[in-house]
Amino acid sequence: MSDLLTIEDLHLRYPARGLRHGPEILKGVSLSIAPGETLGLVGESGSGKTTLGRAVLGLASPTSGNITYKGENITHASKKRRRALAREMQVVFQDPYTSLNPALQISDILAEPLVAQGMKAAEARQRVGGLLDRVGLPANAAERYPREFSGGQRQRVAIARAVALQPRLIVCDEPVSALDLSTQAVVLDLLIDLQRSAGVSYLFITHDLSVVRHVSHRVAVMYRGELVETGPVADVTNTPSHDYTRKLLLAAPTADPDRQRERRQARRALQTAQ
Ligand SMILES: Nc1ncnc2c1ncn2[C@@H]1O[C@H](COP(=O)(O)OP(=O)(O)OP(=O)(O)O)[C@@H](O)[C@H]1O
Repeated sequence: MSDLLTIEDLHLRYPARGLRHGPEILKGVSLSIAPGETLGLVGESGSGKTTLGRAVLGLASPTSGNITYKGENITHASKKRRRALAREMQVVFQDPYTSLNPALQISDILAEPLVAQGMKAAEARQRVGGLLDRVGLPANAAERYPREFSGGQRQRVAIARAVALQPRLIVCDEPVSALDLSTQAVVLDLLIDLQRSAGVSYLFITHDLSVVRHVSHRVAVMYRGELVETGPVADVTNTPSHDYTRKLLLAAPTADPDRQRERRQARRALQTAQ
C-alpha cells in the first residue's frame, strides 16, 4: 500500500530577530507513514519533534525538502489548500487545559470544525452526540464547559474534535503527558480503538518510551534535528542500533530495582566506551 505521508530531506530554520535565519532545527529528516499506521516520534526535549509536527500541519515553513500527502506536494501549500487539508489532517495537543476554548460549551467546540468546513450549524450540532459517544462521554456533556471536566475528559473532548471531520492523519503532540498514569492508559486505548475503527494514521510525538511501546507500530528516534534510527517498535526498543537510542532507553524510568541496577551499569559502560 502506498504511503499516506512522506517527508523527504526536510530542513527547517525558524526566522530569528536580527538574522535572516536562526539555527537549523530540522537537518534533513525523512520518514513515511502508511494508512492506519502509528509512527512514534521520540527524542529529548528540544530535538525538533514538535517542529516536525508543525511543518506537517503547515504551521512552520521548511527551508528545503518535501512533504507529500497522498501523492500531493504540500510543503508550501497555500492557505486555501491548507484549510481544505484540515479536513484530513488534525492535531491533538499536550495540554487539555489550554487547548479548548474556555468560553465555549462542548457542543460548540465540537461543532466548530464541521461548520468551518461548510456544514450548517444545525446539522453540525446534531453530530455532537455521536462524537461524544465515540470518545466515551455522556450526551449531557454537550451543554457543559471545559472547566467542568477533568484533564482526561478534556483530552477526550480534544480527541472528539480532532476526529469530527474523519481525518486520515492526526498529529498527536504529547497527548497524554499532562495526565496521570491510569488516565494516560485510558486515553491511549481510546486512540487505538479509534484507529481500529476508522483506519486513521497517527504521528505520535512523545518523550515517553513506554507510551511509544503502547501505541506505535514503528518508531523514529530524533536527536538534535536528525532521525538517528527508525524501525518497528520491538526492534528499536529491544536492539537499538544508535547510542542515543540506547541512552534514551536507559534513561526511561522503571520501578523495578533489578532493572534500575542493570541500567546504571549499562549507562556506565556506555560512558566508558565513548
Ligand atoms: N517558533 C519558534 N521560533 C524559534 N525557535 C523555535 C520555535 N519553536 C521551537 N523553536 C526551537 O526549536 C528547537 C526544537 O523545538 P521543538 O519544540 O520542536 O522540540 P521538541 O523536541 O518538540 O521539544 P519538547 O519535547 O520540549 O517539546 C528548540 O531549540 C526551540 O527553542
